[in-house]
Amino acid sequence: MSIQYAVDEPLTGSYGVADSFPKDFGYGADESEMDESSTASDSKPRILLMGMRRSGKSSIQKVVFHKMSPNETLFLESTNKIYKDDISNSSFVNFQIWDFPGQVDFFDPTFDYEMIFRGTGALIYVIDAQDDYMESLARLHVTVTKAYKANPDMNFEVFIHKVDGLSDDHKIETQRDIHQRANDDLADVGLEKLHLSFYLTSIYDHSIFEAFSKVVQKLIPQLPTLENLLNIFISQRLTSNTRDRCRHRWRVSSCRTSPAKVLAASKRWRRVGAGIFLRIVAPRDVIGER
Ligand SMILES: Nc1nc2c(ncn2[C@@H]2O[C@H](COP(=O)(O)OP(=O)(O)OP(=O)(O)O)[C@@H](O)[C@H]2O)c(=O)[nH]1
Repeated sequence: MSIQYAVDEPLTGSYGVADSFPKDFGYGADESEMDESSTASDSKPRILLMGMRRSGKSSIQKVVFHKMSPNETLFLESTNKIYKDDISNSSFVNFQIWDFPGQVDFFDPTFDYEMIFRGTGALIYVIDAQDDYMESLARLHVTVTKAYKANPDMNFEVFIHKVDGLSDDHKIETQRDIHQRANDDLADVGLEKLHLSFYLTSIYDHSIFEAFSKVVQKLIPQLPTLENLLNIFISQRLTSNTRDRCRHRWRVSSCRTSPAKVLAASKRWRRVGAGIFLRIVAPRDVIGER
């Protein structure tokens, strides 16, 4: 069965899909059928959300990017088509999330997974940690091996999800077990160099935001330059602020006290100022370990 553009979808670029995806799935095969915005959207870094049914994929997307409250996700219906969502927070943070329906059939000849994986920056595979995860691990293995063959440059991210229901010990044990099994499966087929990153996540706390932020950061090529500029900016502002405060303090002190006290005060201010700078602002890689 082939798919159609879902013309009545509220979000741009959402595709209606029943069981499968055609080979020319939205990738400019026929430019006359695509408008400019969809071409621009397709050139953005793409993040795929995959995993078993009810693992929590749509909830993650809705809570992180659409301000849905975690409790509202209880009423989400199962996704039966690819849901394509444009995220544009700034000129640096632009990407697309493709939320997949639970089980994708890689053996369906009409599903052109190679084409999809080739244009993908990161694949997030969601595992429900509150459920028996053996089948999900088997699906993870099939998914990442196929994706890696199509595009070895993509990042593979595994969200061990719904950990809000687990004790701290159980969380650590679950992560260790999943990590071990997933990597053993890859080693068995000679794919040791396929790197999986693991995150413990829940929509009920900040963990899902932190994990997603790390995934997105890896896709921003300008990030190191931006960080560098911010560090320079912060350090320059702080040193000039500190200098102004010191000058002010020295002036006030000198009105009232002896030169020796002025000298002591200035040293103290310099110490305090430098302390603030070293403790709070300067990152370790700029100032080195102390
Ligand atoms: N306890 C808990 N429940 C969650 C969490 N994330 C999602 N859920 C619940 O999991 C159920 C399934 O969530 P969905 O987001 O619909 O799952 P899905 O993977 O998109 O499901 P399909 O569309 O069928 O593939 C919902 O009842 C959510 O409330 C979580 O972090 N913790």
